[in-house]
Amino acid sequence: MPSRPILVPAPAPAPVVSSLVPAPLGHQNRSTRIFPAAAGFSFFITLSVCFCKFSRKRPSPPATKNASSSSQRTPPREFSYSTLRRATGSFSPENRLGQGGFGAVFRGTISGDENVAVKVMDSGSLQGEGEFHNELFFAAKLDSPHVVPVLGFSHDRKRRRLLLVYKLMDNGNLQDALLHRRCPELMDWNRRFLVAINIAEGIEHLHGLEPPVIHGDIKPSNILLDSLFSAKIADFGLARLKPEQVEIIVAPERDCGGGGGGGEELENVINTATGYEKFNFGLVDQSPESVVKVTGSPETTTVVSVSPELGEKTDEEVVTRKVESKDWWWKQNQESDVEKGKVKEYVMQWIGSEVKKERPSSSDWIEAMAASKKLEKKNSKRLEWWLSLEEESDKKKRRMVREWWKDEYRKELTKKKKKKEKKKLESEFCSDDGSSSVSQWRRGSGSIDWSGERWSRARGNSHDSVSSEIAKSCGISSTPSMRGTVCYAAPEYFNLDNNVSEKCDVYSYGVLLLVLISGRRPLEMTGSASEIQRANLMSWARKLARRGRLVDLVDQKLQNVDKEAVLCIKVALQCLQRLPVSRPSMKEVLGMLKGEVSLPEWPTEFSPSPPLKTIRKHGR
Ligand SMILES: Nc1ncnc2c1ncn2[C@@H]1O[C@H](COP(=O)(O)OP(=O)(O)OP(=O)(O)O)[C@@H](O)[C@H]1O
Repeated sequence: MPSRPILVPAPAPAPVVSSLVPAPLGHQNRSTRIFPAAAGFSFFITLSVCFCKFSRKRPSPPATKNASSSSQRTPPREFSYSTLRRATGSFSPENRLGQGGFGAVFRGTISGDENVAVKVMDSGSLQGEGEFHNELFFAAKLDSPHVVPVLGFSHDRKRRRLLLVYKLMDNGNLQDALLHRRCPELMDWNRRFLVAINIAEGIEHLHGLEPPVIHGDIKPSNILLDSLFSAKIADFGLARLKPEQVEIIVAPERDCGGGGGGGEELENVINTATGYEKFNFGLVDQSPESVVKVTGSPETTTVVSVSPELGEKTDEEVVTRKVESKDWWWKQNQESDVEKGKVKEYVMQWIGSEVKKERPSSSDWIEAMAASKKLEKKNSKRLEWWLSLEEESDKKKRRMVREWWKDEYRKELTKKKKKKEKKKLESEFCSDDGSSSVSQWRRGSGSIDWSGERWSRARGNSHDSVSSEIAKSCGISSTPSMRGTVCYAAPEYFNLDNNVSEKCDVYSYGVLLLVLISGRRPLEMTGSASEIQRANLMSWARKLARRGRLVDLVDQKLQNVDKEAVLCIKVALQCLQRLPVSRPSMKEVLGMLKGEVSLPEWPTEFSPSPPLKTIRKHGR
């Protein structure tokens, strides 16, 4: 029986489907039956194709502009401890790349061909743990070609050692490449200028995130150079998300309280270092209690709790909980409520400990002090006894004692002289140019670098063996227990109020820019009288600006220098303005460097000083 065509009004198909699947003529009855299925199938195929195309073509994930959302970069993965031990040849000294405040960094190779840098941190210090967690927290959030990628993390069985794995940067850190190894590549102005641009782009990226990320420790030793000398920002141990309300004001005349001599002394030291005459300081250090294992959820972070009693940590105690990242940061900021006195004490302690480190050996120092006190006591007793001897009857005895004493005294003098010579030798050994050490600096003939690299020598970091192609760091971190680095840290960074904003990074970038252009450390004294005015790079730049001789600051070893160099110094001086509000934003800085934004009005402090009126005394 011939089938009667049943004319069922076809459902209105989606235009895309009808155009893709035309119904064959003469099979209308069948086609009407199979049409919904075919349409659904085609619709599905079309959607999948579109989705694939879109997901492949999308240029940059919106997440990169959002510090609170997960990034497209592969999140840091956990490595087994044994993998990293094998990769670094059991953390052999030959593979040591450098020394940070919390441990050494080793080069290694994983999966046969992937070159990595492994930072080994001793979990003994809360501060170190905090930095470890911070690094991981930000590693999962940041995705920029100007930020050193963190590949993963690990720990040993007892969790005494925390490890961070980074992509290896073949040319080491900028401090080392520019000031120690004096890499020929960096003696070309164009390359140096590109480094300046790379760093500015990196910071601008951080500040452009929502909420903005403040690096907090921009300095040459935290800038790493890849095989092409492209610069990347490293070390997010002190980084933070910008607190919601930051007042960018500096109260220059505010009394720091306490007013003790020690405080003033310290203030003077810091003032010398920054080139400012007065500013407040304080200290807030972050010691986050917990964190790590960042998971992808936008507003929350899964953390592994880390108790201060580190020894008691076991796998079972690992508790995962969700905290709002902001809360965590807020918690850190609470520490800024530390009493002023305590803060001063802390800073004093810190400065003191740094100075002690610079001495040949702190134990020597303490022993010497104790010994001299003992000797003094002994001598005064001797003197008492000697004076008690009868003038006439004990004449012979007295003479004998005097002779013996003379002898003792002579011996002591020789001993002292030898010790002094030893100290001198040691300090010369410590410096790379034979002119370092705080004690020498105090006497006016040494050089000190508050950026911290000098401290490393005292800790024996100069024994780094040099690998043929990979740069070795001579520097050690500067400020393990302090926020920021003296000389690079903005004045308000030391304030008790939590006035930390992006402008702190802008300030540090200004110092870094001057270092980059001049090829000098921010604070450098070589002893000669002519050098004194150049000792403080920032003050010197300001002076040169007033004299209209900025070109004098440009590194004389630089080749192919053009007028961009002077422009860079001008930009640096804009960044170095004392009031954070007066400093440009990082976006503006980048615009100025690229010539897309004109320089703002020259700060009055840099305008040439009016000619002095000379009053002639006319003789009568
Ligand atoms: N990814 C890397 N590639 C190559 N070298 C590296 C890498 N990471 C670190 N280094 C080297 O190891 C040195 C020490 O690094 P680390 O981050 O521990 O210390 P720091 O930044 O100098 O100090 P701190 O962490 O206290 O600020 C660096 O200066 C650098 O020379």
